[in-house]
Amino acid sequence: MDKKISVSQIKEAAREAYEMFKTNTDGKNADYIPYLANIDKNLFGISICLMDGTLIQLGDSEYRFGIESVSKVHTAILALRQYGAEKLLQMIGADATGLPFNSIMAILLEKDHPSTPLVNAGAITADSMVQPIGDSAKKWDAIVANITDLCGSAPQLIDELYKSESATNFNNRSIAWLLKNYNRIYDDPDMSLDLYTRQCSLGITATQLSVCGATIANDGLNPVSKKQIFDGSLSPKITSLIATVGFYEHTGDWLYTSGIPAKTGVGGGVMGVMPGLFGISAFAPPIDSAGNSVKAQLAIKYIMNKLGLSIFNGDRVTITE
Ligand SMILES: NC(=O)CC[C@H](N)C(=O)O
Repeated sequence: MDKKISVSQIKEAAREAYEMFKTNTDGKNADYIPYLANIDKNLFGISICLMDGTLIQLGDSEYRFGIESVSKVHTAILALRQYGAEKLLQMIGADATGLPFNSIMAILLEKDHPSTPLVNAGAITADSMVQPIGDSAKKWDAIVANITDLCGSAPQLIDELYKSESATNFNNRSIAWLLKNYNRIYDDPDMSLDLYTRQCSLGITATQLSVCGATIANDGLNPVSKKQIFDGSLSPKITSLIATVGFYEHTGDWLYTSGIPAKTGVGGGVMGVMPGLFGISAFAPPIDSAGNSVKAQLAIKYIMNKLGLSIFNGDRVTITE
C-alpha cells in the first residue's frame, strides 16, 4: 500500500513519546561497569534523522553517553568495508545466538564461528580483523574515523568509563582467549579486547546515533555530511545483522512489537534503522534484564506504532513536508 506521512506527524509522535515516558522509573542503570551505575538515571533523549538530513530532537539528545554495544554495529560496518559481505560471513557469521550479549556458552555451542559481530564475541573478533593487523594505534584511528564518518561528527573517549570497564572486564577477557582457542581472533587477543573495551567507552549522543542509523537507512550516504560512507549494497547486510540480534535474547519480542531493526547498548542508547525513511535513536540509562534501555524501547515502539510503520508491512511510505 502507498502511504504518506508528514514531518509534523513524526514530530508529534516523538513529542508524545517523550512526554509520555519521561517520568517512567522502570529498569536500573547497568552496575557491572561502575561508571555507568552513577550516571543520572533521569536523562532521556530522542533524535530522528530523515533522509534529507532533517533532525527532530527532544530532551537530552545532545548528552554524551557511553556508546557501549551500539558500537558493535560501527565495527561490523568497518569490517564489511575492509573485507566485504562474504568474508564477514565466513570469518564471524550472521546468526542470532538467542543468548545474552556476553555469553560464553554461545561460543562453546558454535565452536566454528562467533555467530555475529553484534555480540561481545563477534565484536572482539571484528576488532581483531580491523586493518592494519598488528598496529593498535592505526587500528584505533580507523575505528574512530569510521564512527565519525557514520555519525557525521566525532565521538569522544570517556576516559573514566574506559578505566572503569578495563578494570572489570574479566568475562570479556575469557571470551577473547576462548576465541583464540578456536582460531577466531585474527590479531593479538589482548589488543583486540582493548580496542573493543575502548570503543565501548566512546561518548556519543542520540543525535549522532540517529545520523548513523540514517546513513545505514540511506544506502551508506550520510544525509547530514552528504558523504558516501560505504557501498550501498552493504546496507541490507548491516540491517539484517541488526534485525537478527539487536536486542540479544529479546530480539524477536522487539521486532514483533516495534517493527524496526535496532541495536542497544548498556549505556542506555538504542539506534534504529528504518530503511529508506529515517534513523532513530533514544537514550535513557535504566536498562532491563537483557541490557536494553527501558525508556528508549518504549519511546521508539510508541513512535513506530503511532505512525503505523513497520519493515514487515510492505507499505511504500513517502515522507511529505
Ligand atoms: N551490551 C552492552 O552494551 C555490553 C557492552 C560492554 N562493553 C560489555 O562488553 O559488557
